[in-house]
Amino acid sequence: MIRFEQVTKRYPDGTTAVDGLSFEVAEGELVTLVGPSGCGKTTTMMMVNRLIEPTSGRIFVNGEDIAAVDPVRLRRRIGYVIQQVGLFPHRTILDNTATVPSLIGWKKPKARARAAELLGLVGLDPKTYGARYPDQLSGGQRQRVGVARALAADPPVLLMDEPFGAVDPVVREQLQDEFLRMQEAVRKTVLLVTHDIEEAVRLGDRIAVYGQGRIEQFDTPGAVLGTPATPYVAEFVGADRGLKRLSVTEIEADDLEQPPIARLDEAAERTAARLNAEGARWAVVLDAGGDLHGWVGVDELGAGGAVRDLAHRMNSWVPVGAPLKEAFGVMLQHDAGWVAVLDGARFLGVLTPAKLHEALRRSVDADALGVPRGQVSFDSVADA
Ligand SMILES: Nc1ncnc2c1ncn2[C@@H]1O[C@H](COP(=O)(O)OP(=O)(O)OP(=O)(O)O)[C@@H](O)[C@H]1O
Repeated sequence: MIRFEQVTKRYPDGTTAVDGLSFEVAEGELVTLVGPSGCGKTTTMMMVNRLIEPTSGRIFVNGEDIAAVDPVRLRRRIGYVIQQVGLFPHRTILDNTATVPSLIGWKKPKARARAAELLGLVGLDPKTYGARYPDQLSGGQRQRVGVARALAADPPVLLMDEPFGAVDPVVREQLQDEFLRMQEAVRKTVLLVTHDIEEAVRLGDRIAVYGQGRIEQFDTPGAVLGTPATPYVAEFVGADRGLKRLSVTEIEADDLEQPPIARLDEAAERTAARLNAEGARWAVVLDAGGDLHGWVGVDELGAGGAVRDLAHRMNSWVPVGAPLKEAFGVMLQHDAGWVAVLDGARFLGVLTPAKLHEALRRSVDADALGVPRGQVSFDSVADA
């Protein structure tokens, strides 16, 4: 969808901002450009909508060499979100959002209806916020309007330059989550500039890690964190890249441990005998429908009666496919050595710290080998 071929930009003063850049962004893909200040990220992005012209090389959008496309026509197909949102102060939020549809000749009611729909999509009720002016919104809300406005004419391509940069970390994380949810629905081809590796990892399907005017590594978040291509990338992603990787590695069914299962209506004595025979200290307790109820310790089962009377409720669980970090968070929050993993309502197994470590190691190895994680054999954590 977006293709750079040997693109170089030299400014008149001799600064080479980008040097022989080649990469491709697939349709519906979100690529983050990350790197330190001055490495050429913004220059890269602004060449896509021809706010900056390359010195040499070619850029294609949807197969078309953009050098031959009228810039105004080009920009109608490309949404643009910048940090200093740039809303018109004397126009309402609804009219700000409707700017581009109005510019391209939509009738006012249609443009406004579209703007209202977009405001809803970014989490701003148009009834509450549509009639307000930009200075009556919080910074985070203004950022949302910026995103809604960029999407209003439904452009296939979205350029975002530090779109969540101007807000505090908590709001920033919310905006990132909302944006990801929205992107799931609208699937734009997105180039997003950030200097924050956490943001790049969180949002990107792939990440371009910039050195000075060049891409040092262009790969999935997992691969960048797991197998940095150069010492520069390793340094840039940080010594805690293993921890960051927890947030991009999904829990898979194969990662799980299968502890003994007890049913609520089972006699405690029977469960105890079973656990003792297996040498297990505890069992996961499921109800008659197979849904998670909680757990019970073997020592407690001596009291007799039914498992139902002795089991502890465990309401916390994580869905399969959630990041390992979420599972780790739940374990810490409950001071537990395991967390149940569900597929919908169905109990799949439990994740333990040892299994979590194993999953992380397997995903690092899988990225290094370029194979799916399931194909990496990994005997035990002790062998690692
Ligand atoms: N108009 C210009 N004239 C000369 N040099 C420029 C111009 N614009 C940018 N540069 C230089 O080009 C290099 C790349 O700048 P660019 O803005 O693309 O970097 P960046 O990675 O986006 O940085 P930041 O994260 O600080 O925004 C920098 O060295 C910058 O000083």
